[in-house]
Amino acid sequence: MSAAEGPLVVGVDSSTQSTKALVVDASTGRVVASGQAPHTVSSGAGRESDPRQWWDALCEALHQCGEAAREASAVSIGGQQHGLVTLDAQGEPVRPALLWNDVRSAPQAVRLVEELGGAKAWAERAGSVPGPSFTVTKWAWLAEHEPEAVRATTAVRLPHDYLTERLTGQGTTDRGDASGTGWWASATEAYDAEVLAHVGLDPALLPRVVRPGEVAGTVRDAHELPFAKGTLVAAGTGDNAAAALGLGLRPGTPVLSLGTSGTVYAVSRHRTADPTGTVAGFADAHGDWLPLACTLNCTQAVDRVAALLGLDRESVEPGTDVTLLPYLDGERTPALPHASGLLHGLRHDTTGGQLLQAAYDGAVHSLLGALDLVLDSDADTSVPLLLIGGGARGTAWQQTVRRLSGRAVQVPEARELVALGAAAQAAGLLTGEDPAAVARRWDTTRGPVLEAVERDEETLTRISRVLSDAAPLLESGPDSD
Ligand SMILES: Nc1ncnc2c1ncn2[C@@H]1O[C@H](COP(=O)(O)OP(=O)(O)O)[C@@H](O)[C@H]1O
Ligand SMILES: O=C(CO)[C@@H](O)[C@H](O)COP(=O)(O)O
Repeated sequence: MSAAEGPLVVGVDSSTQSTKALVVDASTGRVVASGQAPHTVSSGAGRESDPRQWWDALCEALHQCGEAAREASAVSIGGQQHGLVTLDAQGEPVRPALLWNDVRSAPQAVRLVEELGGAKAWAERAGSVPGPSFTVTKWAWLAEHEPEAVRATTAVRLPHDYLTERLTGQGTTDRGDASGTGWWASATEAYDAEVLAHVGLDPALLPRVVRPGEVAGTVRDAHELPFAKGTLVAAGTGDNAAAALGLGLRPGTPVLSLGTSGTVYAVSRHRTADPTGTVAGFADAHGDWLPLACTLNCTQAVDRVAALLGLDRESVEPGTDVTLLPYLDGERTPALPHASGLLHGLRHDTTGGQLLQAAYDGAVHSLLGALDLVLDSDADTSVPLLLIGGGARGTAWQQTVRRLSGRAVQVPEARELVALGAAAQAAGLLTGEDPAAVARRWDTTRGPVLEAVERDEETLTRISRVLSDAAPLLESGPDSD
């Protein structure tokens, strides 16, 4: 029916805005069927989603895949990182999940860093200095603001763990997603008993960390999905680690992902520990490391500016001295959780299109500032930057990254690299191959290369200067006295 050459596998990307599911031919990498269903995220002070809607969206996305999904021999779930999912004794969410872009735990993050030896000590033990995105700070926030929710919690999960557990009935996670919690020590590759004790979280509430290449479980009976009982379920991982697998990434090739979050990362053979907190020293899903910097304001912030101006997202115009720092949700890179958007340099002759271009420039500036930090020092700068995520389809995004990076930019034709990476992980279970090698065999990076142009240093310098001059405004935020 699917005319596939090999067995079929399913890869899922349960990210911030939606769930995407792909049914993939494990032999060729051909996408046989796909589906997508949206999520809702709360607005206002926090950012929360009900985990049950991720399951409903998964069912809907798989339903759209039709009969092909029924033939799958293995499945894997990639998911948005860091989110705190709290479950009760019946496995039901105690409350909505606190998401990666919820900055309410900024005070708890500052306190945790101070209380456990400072930024350098944290970077050395956990690989990262935990900011408000990290799960440990969210747990500390919950303990302080909703102690009754903490008391009702009998299991703590990440978004991809929650979905995997609903498939298998077993609480599992993987090293990639565990490394974004703050309670998994990259130094020992195990849960950190001291951090857990400090925040009052019983390790028995945490999932088992499945090793790369190990099976997480099999699909259990009695669920609404098309899979047969006994279908293999891979460990899954966080969305950025899944995309790294999906690209078959090797050290030295940087990736810039333009989605709800903006991320810049590379694979490294070495464990990283950045005491400034700019780079998170994540583990990847493969046994290596994934140094990564992340912004809270990317495609949605720029789309919001376009909507405010009444413009299409591609209606940019060049030639502006306007600076727009699009920190509508506060910001993580740079670490300004209380910041709001800031506009500087507006003139009578500034056009709407120039303002929109300034929003793109502001969003990309933050990511490129971390590009050299995520690469090993001997990385070859002539290697094209891989541009992925929903924004990578936009010409304005492509040209802004090209101009501000001064690097060649490659845009893979494959749309859903997170779901493809999950599919490659599932295929690896069937064939015994390394999932990154599976993705390379599938030629997932194939796509046009935009040649390098001279880097627009003037714009980068201007944005950095405004950022530095506006520091007091950005640090305190609009709501302070
Ligand atoms: N053709 C396009 N051009 C530019 N941006 C796009 C295009 N299509 C989608 N997007 C952007 O992609 C974003 C979604 O990206 P995606 O990577 O799917 O997000 P996430 O994984 O965080 O849910 C949307 O916010 C939208 O702004
Ligand atoms: O917090 C991070 C990375 O540390 C984010 O990258 C989340 O993993 C959300 O991803 P998207 O939904 O934007 O893909």
